[in-house]
Amino acid sequence: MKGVLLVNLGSPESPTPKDVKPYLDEFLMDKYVIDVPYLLRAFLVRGIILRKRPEKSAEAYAKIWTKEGSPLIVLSKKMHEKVKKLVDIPVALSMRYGSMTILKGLQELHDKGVTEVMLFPLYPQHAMASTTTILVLAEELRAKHFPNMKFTNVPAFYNKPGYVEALANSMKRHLEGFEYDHLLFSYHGIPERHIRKTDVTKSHCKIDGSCCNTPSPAHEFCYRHQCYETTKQVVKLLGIPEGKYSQTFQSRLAGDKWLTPYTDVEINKMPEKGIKKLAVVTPAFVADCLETLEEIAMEANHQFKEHGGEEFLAIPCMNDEDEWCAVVAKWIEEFKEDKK
Ligand SMILES: C=CC1=C(C)c2cc3[nH]c(cc4nc(cc5[nH]c(cc1n2)c(C)c5CCC(=O)O)C(CCC(=O)O)=C4C)c(C)c3C=C
Ligand SMILES: [Fe+2]
Ligand SMILES: [Fe+2]
Repeated sequence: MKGVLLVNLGSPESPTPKDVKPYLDEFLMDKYVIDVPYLLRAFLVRGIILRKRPEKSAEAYAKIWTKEGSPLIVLSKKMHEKVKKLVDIPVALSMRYGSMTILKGLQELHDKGVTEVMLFPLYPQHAMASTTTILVLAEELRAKHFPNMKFTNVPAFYNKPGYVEALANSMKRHLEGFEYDHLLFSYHGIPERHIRKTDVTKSHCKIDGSCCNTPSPAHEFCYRHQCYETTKQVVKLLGIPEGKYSQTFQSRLAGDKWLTPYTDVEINKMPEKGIKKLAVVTPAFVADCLETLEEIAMEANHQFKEHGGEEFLAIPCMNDEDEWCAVVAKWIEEFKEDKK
């Protein structure tokens, strides 16, 4: 029998330093997230980052936490519930980090008699820190615990018409009545080194102005190319003219050079360029989370106004919107019907 495992990132158990610390430890000790040799990673994470960050992150999580829990988990569960009702094969939900483990998700499917799993990382654009780490761990667990299971991995869907149309329609609804001066596409950042590492040609990605617009097999795994492509297709569908939108990368950690331009730096410069009404969309996330609700809707909003901006609209992620759930259900149906 066929089944589906949806996988997102995960959240701490509570917005307290006691629970944020082990969550960050699991997350940042992942070799696909901080991709340096183990001893250096342990020194950076346990010797430096985890000394102060759990307190700071817990404060940020506390600002967005709901009665039901972390928004990322609550919203992913809502989406999962809706999708389950639209299809007639088992669908489980896991998180890469934290208590809703991939092992539990696979076990749930196994117990229902599933032998062929559609492994579905809930990230529109491919990155080793988000997608690869899920695929690698799931494969390790499969080999160890479920050797007879077969996986079909869902590739990045950054340019799939269903995703792009659902995103554009969702944005249109949220932008109704908001006469913005500028629309910013803010994607989660990654270190530039990750782009070079995932370049299958080993020579294409120069991270300059042009490589992401020059066709190449490298783009199958190039996060930067895929972000530009999502933006390009959405603005085309919405008919947004050149100059009225731009693209940036958010959420960087200190140390490495991350993809530029940086969201916070660009937003703070906008009011002096005459942008007083700003809308921000975050298409690297399908569910609202710390990075959209605190970093953008609260912090960037505040900074924009401190620098002279007047109105700020953080466009919500698609979460459990009907159109998005229907798209996911359609892809599941296609997998179910696929006789290969
Ligand atoms: C080296 C560090 C990080 C990389 C690389 C990275 C890539 C990456 N992350 C997401 C999605 C999410 N990240 C979230 C939170 C978050 N991300 C990092 C670090 C890296 N992410 C940290 C330390 C945190 C925790 C919060 C903090 O302390 O600032 C979240 C939100 C989780 C939540 O509970 O709400 C998401 C989602 C992607 C898609 C990605 C690569 C493209
Ligand atoms: Fe992240
Ligand atoms: Fe590129």
